[in-house]
Amino acid sequence: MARIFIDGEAGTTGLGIRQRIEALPTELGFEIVSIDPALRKDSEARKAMMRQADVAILCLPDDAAREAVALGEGLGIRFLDASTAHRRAEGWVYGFPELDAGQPQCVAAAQYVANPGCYPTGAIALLRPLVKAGLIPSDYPISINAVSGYSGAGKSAIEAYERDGGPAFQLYGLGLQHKHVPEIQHYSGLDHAPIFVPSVGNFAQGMIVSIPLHARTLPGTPKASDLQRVLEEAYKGSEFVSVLPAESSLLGDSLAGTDAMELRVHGDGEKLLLTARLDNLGKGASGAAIQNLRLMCGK
Ligand SMILES: NC(=O)C1=CN([C@@H]2O[C@H](COP(=O)(O)OP(=O)(O)OC[C@H]3O[C@@H](n4cnc5c(N)ncnc54)[C@H](OP(=O)(O)O)[C@@H]3O)[C@@H](O)[C@H]2O)C=CC1
Ligand SMILES: CC(=O)N[C@@H](CCC(=O)OP(=O)(O)O)C(=O)O
Repeated sequence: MARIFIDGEAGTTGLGIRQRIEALPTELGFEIVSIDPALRKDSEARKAMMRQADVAILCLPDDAAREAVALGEGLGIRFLDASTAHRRAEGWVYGFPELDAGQPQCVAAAQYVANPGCYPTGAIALLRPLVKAGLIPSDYPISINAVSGYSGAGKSAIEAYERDGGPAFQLYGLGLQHKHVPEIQHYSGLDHAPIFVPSVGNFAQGMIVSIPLHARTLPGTPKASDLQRVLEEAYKGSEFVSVLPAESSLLGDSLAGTDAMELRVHGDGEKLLLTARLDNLGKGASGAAIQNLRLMCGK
């Protein structure tokens, strides 16, 4: 039996994790231990829950996630943090099991696992294998455009969007310092920070990350098929990530409600475009958390 405390269970990511754990076969042996909702921000009550649990999954703002880890110190509890707080922190394993062949084992053995960000999941999945294979030089000036459903902004933004309506489409983060940039740079193996331009659209769940490349600026002027082959090899046999043929258009929300991610290489010879499509709340958050939790608990 693995006892799971979801700190932030009432939030968007927390609820998605709870629903996914409840949908798992009971013989896997996961049990959720829930805090009294009236005490959900009470440090002593949260610590008491941690004493009862094997794994705490943190679905909290960054500062509250740091506080939760401090509360659990000395209790021997394992942490899976969905926030941005520990993705580059020492002693934490990055919970993208597809990162490298040995990553599932690293996640399985870790006390502290950081769930990846939604946008970084798409960007790193596309870039890392291509940088590793030398098709994209590590010092290449990468630009990333991305669109997310509004659920990416959390519970209060979802309530406001659904009550008052929201913009059809909005670029944001135009200071180009989005919190995901360091994570994308580091795990993609890039020497320099990419330009990352996020946007939000008037749909609840879904995400497309796209990265344009000029073939003539890459070593050996590769074709779309060369990049496609490297990605196919990297994700061969993957349960959640598939590498698919190019399309002439992509809808942002077609993977909503799933834990899948689709990668594609579009191109006409000189102009190339890498795309990743996923559900920001699926492979971008709660789905990835379940994948990591099952590895951590050997289930
Ligand atoms: N939404 C997304 O697409 C993704 C989100 N994440 C990350 O997951 C984390 C949670 O995000 P999300 O679920 O969207 O956010 P929400 O705002 O939907 O949920 C956060 C929850 O945390 C609770 N909370 C806030 N402060 C504390 C505290 N001090 N102690 C206990 N509980 C607290 C909130 O309580 P209250 O109900 O009072 O507001 C709320 O229920 C964030 O760090 C986010 O970056 C990761 C990947 C994708
Ligand atoms: C649409 C929207 O606002 N998206 C959020 C990203 C989601 C998130 O909170 O980031 P993590 O995936 O790291 O948790 C943002 O840009 O801040």
